[in-house]
Amino acid sequence: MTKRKQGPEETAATEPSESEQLLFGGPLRYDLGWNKHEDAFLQLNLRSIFTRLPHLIATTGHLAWEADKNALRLVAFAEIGRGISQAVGLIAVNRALAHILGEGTTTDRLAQAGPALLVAGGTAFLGAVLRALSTAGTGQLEPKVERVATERYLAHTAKVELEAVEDDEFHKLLDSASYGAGSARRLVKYCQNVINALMSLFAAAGVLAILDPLLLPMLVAMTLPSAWAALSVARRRYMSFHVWVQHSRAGQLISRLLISTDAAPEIRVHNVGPFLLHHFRAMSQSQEGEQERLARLAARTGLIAAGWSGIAAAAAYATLGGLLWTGAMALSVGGTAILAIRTGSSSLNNVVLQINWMYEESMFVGDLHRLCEEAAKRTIPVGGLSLPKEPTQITFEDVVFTYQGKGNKKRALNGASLTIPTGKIVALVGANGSGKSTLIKLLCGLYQPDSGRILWDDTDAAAADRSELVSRIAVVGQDFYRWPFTADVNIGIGRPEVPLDQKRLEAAAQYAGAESFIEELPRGWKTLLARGYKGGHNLSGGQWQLLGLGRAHYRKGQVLIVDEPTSALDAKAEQQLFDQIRTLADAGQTVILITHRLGSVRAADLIHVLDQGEVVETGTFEDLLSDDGQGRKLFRELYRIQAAQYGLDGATLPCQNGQAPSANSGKR
Ligand SMILES: Nc1ncnc2c1ncn2[C@@H]1O[C@H](COP(=O)(O)OP(=O)(O)OP(=O)(O)O)[C@@H](O)[C@H]1O
Repeated sequence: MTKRKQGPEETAATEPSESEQLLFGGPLRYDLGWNKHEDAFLQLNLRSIFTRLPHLIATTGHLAWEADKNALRLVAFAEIGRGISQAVGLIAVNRALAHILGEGTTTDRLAQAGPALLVAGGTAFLGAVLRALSTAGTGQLEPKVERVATERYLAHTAKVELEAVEDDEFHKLLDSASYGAGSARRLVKYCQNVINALMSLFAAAGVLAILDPLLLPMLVAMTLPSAWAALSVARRRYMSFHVWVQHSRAGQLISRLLISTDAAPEIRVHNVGPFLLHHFRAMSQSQEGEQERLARLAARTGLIAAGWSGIAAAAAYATLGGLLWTGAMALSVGGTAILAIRTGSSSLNNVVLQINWMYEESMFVGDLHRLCEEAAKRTIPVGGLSLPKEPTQITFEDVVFTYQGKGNKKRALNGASLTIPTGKIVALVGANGSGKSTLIKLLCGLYQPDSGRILWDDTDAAAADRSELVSRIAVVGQDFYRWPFTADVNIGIGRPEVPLDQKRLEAAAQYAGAESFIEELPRGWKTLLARGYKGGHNLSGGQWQLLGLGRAHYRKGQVLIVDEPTSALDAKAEQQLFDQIRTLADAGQTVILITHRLGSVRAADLIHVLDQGEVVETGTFEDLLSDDGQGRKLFRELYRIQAAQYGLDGATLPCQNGQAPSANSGKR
């Protein structure tokens, strides 16, 4: 396919605004080029939109059929009926005109025109009834079609790998696809209008063809300029949308921050409001500039089209005048022809306009389909090997992993090898950024190793059934989610596939030490934990953490992963938690504990120390603290730094209550 050149008026200004530069580190506008969306753009010409029309109608019909078959039947019946009644009405008016302009007395001519006038009146009435039916049917269909389309892309998106969700290109597709769901809804309306306008066009064109076939090309010539104008405007709008889609999301992000309950305290204390408002205005003004540019171009295109349409209309009426002047056409036929030309050209204009809108919307629905295709390619694979029922160990063999991202070359895991014996407490420690959380994400199957293997006994997790793998694991991550739902759902969502079980909820809350504060909430278990909603309530950071723990317990995975479980807990809650973890491990549960509080890993059966994505030390608490004089002792170094902050001799004095200050302070 040949590449089309972009005219200067086709592209937006690409200089990033000061706000884009400052807040987002560079331009948020996409340089589309012509390669990526070339097909969609190049097809935006008259011939292609007419040739693709049946396909468009079929696609819309398919969506509508899926959404509500009966409503679709009603709309189709009403629209086809309306078209037929319009055609019959136009023919009846023509008949009546022919009688009225014909020979004989006025009374005779009126009497002869009477039946035709009655038919015209009847069809007008029928048309009104059918229009009402069609409006009712479309009203039912539109929201359902939007729901079906939205569900389709949401369902696809929910199943993709985490890596896809973090990819900005995929996100851009998501943005336009979410617009596509609204487009699908509008498509129903335009499709209905197109069918209707086509019906009246055929009626008018039929009458003109009977009167004089010469009149048909004139009709087309009068309409072509406005068709061209509508298409040009639509193409620019579509391109502009794609260039600016991330920019508008960023603008919305700033406006949402201004009203967000999470950001509200800092906005007030640090007086961030005017700063955000300034950048919101600057971002909006950049977009207003784009809208002005589009409006200017649309006005210019409209003016040129109106000029050509005027010339074509003058030529058509001059030809008609010539035919009447030379007597080649009777006066009554001329009157009917003028009526039919007016009806026909307005129908044709309408058809072109509606098809154009329909086509424009269909490009966004196309984006929705593209998203579904892309999501299908990036879906979490289904099926695979079964994991051993009671594995004895999980082994990382020389695992290398680098996060995807432009220019990111740093390995988060750089040949990590370690063993996690099941039924034990295994601790992962190391400085910030040493790779602990990444290792856990790979264990959960959220990412796949670039090289190396993760084995459950002898089964490679990469080939295992992913749904089985995640069913074995329960996680309280550092960034566990605070679901904006009720307290019981916040725990029960650990097992979303089964209905809430109050007994089990209470056991999970008791395990996490959360039962007392849940019972004290204004509506107990049914308290909504979302500020800014009616009856919404908020929890402290530590209480949220306990809920997160309860959720992981409710899930009852074979492997329980707790990443920084005590960061927001007071000393008593922390001690309780470690007692609980010990009890679980004694009952055969595997616990993987990530913490910076080195004193609290005393209870672990095995400790792995990570540094720069590698496991550099492994052993028990005592092993790692002992000084056998061999090599560097990272754990011992970190522990001494923490203990020194307490004024203790770290190597000899054990930490009371398993509590020691955070290793963050001892970051190397
Ligand atoms: N989503 C991500 N995209 C790109 N890089 C990431 C991402 N998450 C982590 N990293 C990088 O990977 C490396 C390891 O990070 P990781 O979160 O695993 O460390 P950690 O040991 O858990 O740190 P902390 O103790 O601070 O939680 C770091 O260099 C970090 O910047």
